[in-house]
Amino acid sequence: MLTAFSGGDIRSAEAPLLDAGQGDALMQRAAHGLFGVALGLLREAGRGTYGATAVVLAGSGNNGADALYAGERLLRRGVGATAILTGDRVHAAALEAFTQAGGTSVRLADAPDIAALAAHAASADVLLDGILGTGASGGLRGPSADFVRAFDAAAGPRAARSTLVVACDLPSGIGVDTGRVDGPVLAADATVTFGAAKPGLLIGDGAVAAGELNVVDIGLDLSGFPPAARTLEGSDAAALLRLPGTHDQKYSRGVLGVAAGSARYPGAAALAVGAALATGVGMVRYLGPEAVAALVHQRNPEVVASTGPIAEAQSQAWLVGPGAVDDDDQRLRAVDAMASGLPVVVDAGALAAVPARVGPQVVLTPHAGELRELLAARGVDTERSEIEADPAHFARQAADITGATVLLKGYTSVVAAPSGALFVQADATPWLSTAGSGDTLSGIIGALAATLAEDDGAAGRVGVAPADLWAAIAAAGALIHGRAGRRAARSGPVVVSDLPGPIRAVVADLVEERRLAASP
Ligand SMILES: NC(=O)C1=CN([C@@H]2O[C@H](COP(=O)(O)OP(=O)(O)OC[C@H]3O[C@@H](n4cnc5c(N)ncnc54)[C@H](OP(=O)(O)O)[C@@H]3O)[C@@H](O)[C@H]2O)[C@@H](O)CC1
Ligand SMILES: [K+]
Repeated sequence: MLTAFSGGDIRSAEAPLLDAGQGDALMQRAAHGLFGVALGLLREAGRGTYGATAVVLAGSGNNGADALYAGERLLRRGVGATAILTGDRVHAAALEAFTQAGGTSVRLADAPDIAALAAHAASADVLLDGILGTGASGGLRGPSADFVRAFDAAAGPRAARSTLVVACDLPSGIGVDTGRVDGPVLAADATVTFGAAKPGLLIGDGAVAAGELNVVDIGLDLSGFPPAARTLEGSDAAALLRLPGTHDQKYSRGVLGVAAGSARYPGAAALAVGAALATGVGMVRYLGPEAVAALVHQRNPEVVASTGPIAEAQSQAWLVGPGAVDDDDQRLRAVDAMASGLPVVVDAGALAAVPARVGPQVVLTPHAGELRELLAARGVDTERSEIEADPAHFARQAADITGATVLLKGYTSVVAAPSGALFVQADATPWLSTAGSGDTLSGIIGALAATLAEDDGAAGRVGVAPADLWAAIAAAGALIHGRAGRRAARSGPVVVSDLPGPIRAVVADLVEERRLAASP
């Protein structure tokens, strides 16, 4: 599990070490980690060190100092380096060390032509971004902002540019705790972050700007601080799965009831059911119109179908809403499922039926537009673009107001538990942005919920508080869905109705990972 701590908590964890006079040692560890990643990237790109060039962007704080000390190390390896001092102050000792090692420096404020300086930076092999770290407030401003815009114009987009950009602690311009990007940001190929990840490196636009994330241990003790965000890794999802045992039968493995699809959108039911079966579940019961059931049966004849109400169909968990539009019976089933006290995954058409208060076992899976409507119905008016800019804030707000677990879908999916716990998954591929994708995600989460609903050991296996189990289940669903999408995309554009195959393959890999972890 990757655990992120807020910028404020990281600074608090640093405080006792700074008081003990270890500030310089911390900074040298940070600089060494940054240097190591930059060197590795240069080597990977086949550029070596002698004859290579580096530009260090050094702001007025300690972030700039880290970057200058990393630049000093590059200079000592034979890299030619220039520092651009972006603030009106600079860490004197770090600049002195950089200069002593042969580096030259220029003050951004004194540069007659920012565009020419940016073009120089864009011709370097590697750029270390030490403009801003955890001391950042708001987006980049002033000459730093102008420089980043000019650099982007000169270097081109990240995928096409030749300069490797390595962010020191975080890409300058992202919100440390939110990932929010207001204004220009220096999108990195890699980010080297110190002590622990910060939430902004995992969430939304900040995660996109961070590129490949490297966490460098600088000796901070964060054990007394609450995680600000967590990301499940494969081993966590593997540990969470409930594997069938020799005494299991279809009912004990977990039955998922699905009230999805309608005359208008019959396909959503088939997609959700197919994904649920591929994730592994004892049985799927389908409730809905006969014509939709017939479509479900075409692909999955093992599904038990009925046109009855929730009360007549026993299950361990429910999935309600995919494709369920303008259908009063499906709406009633959604209401009854949420009143049952059982775990319920609530998607699409059923989101409008969420009552004032539910429990964390109710997992809402809106996209940003649906979350906007959900919040508006509760008196919170905002724009879809605002939600996309700060997804964790709004997912948390919805979890807080409703009491539900809220998975906000996006390039990074954010899961907020009503306890305040936050999970962020960045497993998806843009190829998954296609119609029906959300139906398959809800099917996967539904299957996990049904199989884990009566598994008392599940929260312990994945290392979360029992109250946060549903959030961990939703996060694991996002992980499986994202990995399945990536696997599918290897052989061409993702066709959602073909996703059950890759889902099964991803689950098989997780089961194997679990087996290997268990073997001595
Ligand atoms: N503490 C430690 O021992 C260790 C810390 N470490 C490192 O220190 C980093 C934190 O350093 P920090 O606290 O000095 O803050 P940092 O982010 O460098 O600069 C803040 C300055 O930037 C400015 N500024 C602010 N907002 C701005 C904006 N939007 N746009 C433009 N400018 C803006 C503002 O300056 P002003 O404008 O007020 O002159 C402010 O003072 C941390 O990320 C890690 O890298 C590691 O070495 C390990 C040991
Ligand atoms: K930075």
